[in-house]
Amino acid sequence: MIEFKDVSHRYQNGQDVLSRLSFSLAHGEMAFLTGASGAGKSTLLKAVAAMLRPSSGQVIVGGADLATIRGGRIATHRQRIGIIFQNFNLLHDRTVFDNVGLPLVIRGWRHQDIARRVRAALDAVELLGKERVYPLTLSGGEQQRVGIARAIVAKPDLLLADEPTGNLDPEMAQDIMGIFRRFNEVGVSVLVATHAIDLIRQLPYRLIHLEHGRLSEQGPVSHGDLHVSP
Ligand SMILES: Nc1ncnc2c1ncn2[C@@H]1O[C@H](COP(=O)(O)OP(=O)(O)OP(=O)(O)O)[C@@H](O)[C@H]1O
Repeated sequence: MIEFKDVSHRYQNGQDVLSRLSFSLAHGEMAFLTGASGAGKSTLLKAVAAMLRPSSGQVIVGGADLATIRGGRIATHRQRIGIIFQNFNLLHDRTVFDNVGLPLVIRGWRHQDIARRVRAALDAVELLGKERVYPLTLSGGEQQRVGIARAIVAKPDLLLADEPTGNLDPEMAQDIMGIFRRFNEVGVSVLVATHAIDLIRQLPYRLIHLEHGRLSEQGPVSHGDLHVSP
C-alpha cells in the first residue's frame, strides 16, 4: 500500500527531517508511527498524502509513484486516502451531517447518495442520530468520531491519522483506536502517528519508530507483512 525508498526531506529553512527512510506497509496492514515531537511523523504522513514532495527518494502509494503524478491525479490520489487530525478539523458552523458529507459534496455527488453514505459512516462510528447536531455540542471523543466518519465516507483504501487521540482522555482514546482496528479488520490499511505508547504497547501491531528522521527500531510483528529497513 505504501512504499518509501530512500526518502529524505529537507524543509526550505535547511532543516533535515527525514533521512533516507525505507519501509513498506502492506495492503490491509495496520501500523503505528511513533517518535518524539519533531521526529518527522507528520512530515512522513504528508508525503504519503502527496501534501509535500520529499527532497529525494521515492514514495509509492497504491502502486503510484507520487513523484510522477500531477494536477488532477494528485486530487484523485488524496481522495483514496482518509486523513484524521488531532484537533478534529471540523467546521463548527455546519452540522455533523454536513461535516461528514463534505468530501462527497466536493465530488459532486447527488444529495440522496450523500445521505445514504453519511448515515453508513456515522453508523460505523456509532453516531447515528447525531446528524443534525453541531460539533461543539459533542464530547471530544464524539467529535473525533465525526472526523473519522468524514475520513471514511468515501470508502478510502488507506486511513492516515496524525495524533488522533492527543486531545482525548484514555477511555475515549481507547475507543478511537478500537474504531481504527475495526476498519482494519475489514481490509482498510491504517497508519496512525501517535505519542500514546501506553495505549498501543499492548496492541498486536507493528511500531515504526522515527528518531531524528530515521527509523530506529520496530515493535513486534504479530501479523501481516510489513518491512522496515533503516
Ligand atoms: N513547513 C515546515 N517548514 C520548516 N520546518 C518544518 C515545517 N514543518 C515541520 N517542520 C519541522 O520539521 C520537524 C518535524 O516536524 P513534524 O511535524 O513532521 O514532526 P512530528 O514528529 O509530527 O512532531 P509532533 O509529534 O510534535 O507533531 C520539526 O522540527 C518541525 O519544526
